[in-house]
Amino acid sequence: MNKQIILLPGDGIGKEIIESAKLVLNSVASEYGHRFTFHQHAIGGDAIDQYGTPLPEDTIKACQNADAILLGAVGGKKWDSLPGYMRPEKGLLGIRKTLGLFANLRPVKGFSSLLHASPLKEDVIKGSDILIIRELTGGLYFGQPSERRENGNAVVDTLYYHRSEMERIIDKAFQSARLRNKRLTSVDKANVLESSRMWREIVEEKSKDYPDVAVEHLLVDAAAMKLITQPNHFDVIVTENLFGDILSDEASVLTGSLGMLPSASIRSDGVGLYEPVHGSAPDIAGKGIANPLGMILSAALMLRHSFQMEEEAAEIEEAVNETLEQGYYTADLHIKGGKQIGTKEMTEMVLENLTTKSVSDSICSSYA
Ligand SMILES: NC(=O)c1ccc[n+]([C@@H]2O[C@H](COP(=O)([O-])OP(=O)(O)OC[C@H]3O[C@@H](n4cnc5c(N)ncnc54)[C@H](O)[C@@H]3O)[C@@H](O)[C@H]2O)c1
Ligand SMILES: CC(C)[C@H](C(=O)O)[C@@H](O)C(=O)O
Ligand SMILES: [Mg+2]
Repeated sequence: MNKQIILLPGDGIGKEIIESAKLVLNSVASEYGHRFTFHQHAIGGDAIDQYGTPLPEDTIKACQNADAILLGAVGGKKWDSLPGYMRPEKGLLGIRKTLGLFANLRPVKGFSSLLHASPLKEDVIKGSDILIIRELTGGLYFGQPSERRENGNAVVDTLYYHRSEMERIIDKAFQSARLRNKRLTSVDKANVLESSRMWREIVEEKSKDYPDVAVEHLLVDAAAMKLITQPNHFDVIVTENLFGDILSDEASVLTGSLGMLPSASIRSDGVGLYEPVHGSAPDIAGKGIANPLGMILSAALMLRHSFQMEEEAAEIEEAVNETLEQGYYTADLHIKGGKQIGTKEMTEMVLENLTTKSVSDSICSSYA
């Protein structure tokens, strides 16, 4: 299969880990006879520096014409004092909104060799396998007005959702639950927010269309607690944009590190943007120690969700598993009796564990 893939490295460690995904995809392509063509474009702080805007027209056009998009991360201190509309994060929010990528899938499934890498007790997290489905193009992130008032002494952010925006993400969650263990937890703040009460009503309405799926409602504060005290309670979690952002970083603790979590941001026709859940990690950027596995696992999600290449996706996931089983880990993790390695070496080990070794030889030049 021929596929056009846009690479948006962005900022900080985004630039370091995107190369890992590209190498892994090239390896899979040569094994299965696919042709992946990569086109790199600017986003975030990188785009501000080059073009004076976090989301250049050229980047939008390229993404609109692509089969799928891989993104590293955006943001960093250098751009933190810019006005809101000019921040690197606006580039990411803009591409999600422009492409209509309303469904953000954040699978949280720990690898068994990392059970003791989590600060949580092994017997609490063992067996946990959660899919967080986060609404991605609405809510507080996009509502207008969002501005300072009264000479800067007051502020307003707007939480707006249209019923149709809630319906489509809730439908997606029921459909996903059907393909898994048929349990759906809807997370909201219905004891306080009108938007949550409408969300809850829609979940109740939709549940009639999916009688085989068991539904429960949890308030977000209790959900945050239960996620780390009883993670095995959950199968699929569906929630609005901001709650989903917060809960997914929290859930990453189950896997040992935020650096492990991949994500898929998709719309109904399968077009998608794939990125790790973490950010640009300015504290470790440029040191060559970033964990590339969340990025590599995001590439696997791309194969699965946008290209229907399940076997290839599973092979990448297995190569990651084997690498961890062999005891290799990056600085954000720890495996007893294992060996700490950097981004480049971790990528090399994953490549070696993929059945084909065809691109391993070229890794040094690719990183040069
Ligand atoms: N999708 C994105 O592009 C995205 C997501 C989150 C944050 N951000 C941006 O990133 C910048 C930094 O934000 P932050 O520090 O709050 O969050 P962060 O996710 O960048 O980092 C949080 C902590 O996790 C560590 N970490 C994250 N990813 C890692 C990896 N792959 N390997 C090893 N350690 C890793 C970091 O070193 C840091 O200690 C901000 O500008 C923020 O807006 C971007
Ligand atoms: C960088 C930021 C805008 C983004 C978000 O809040 O959606 C990030 O935290 C994420 O989780 O993808
Ligand atoms: Mg986040």
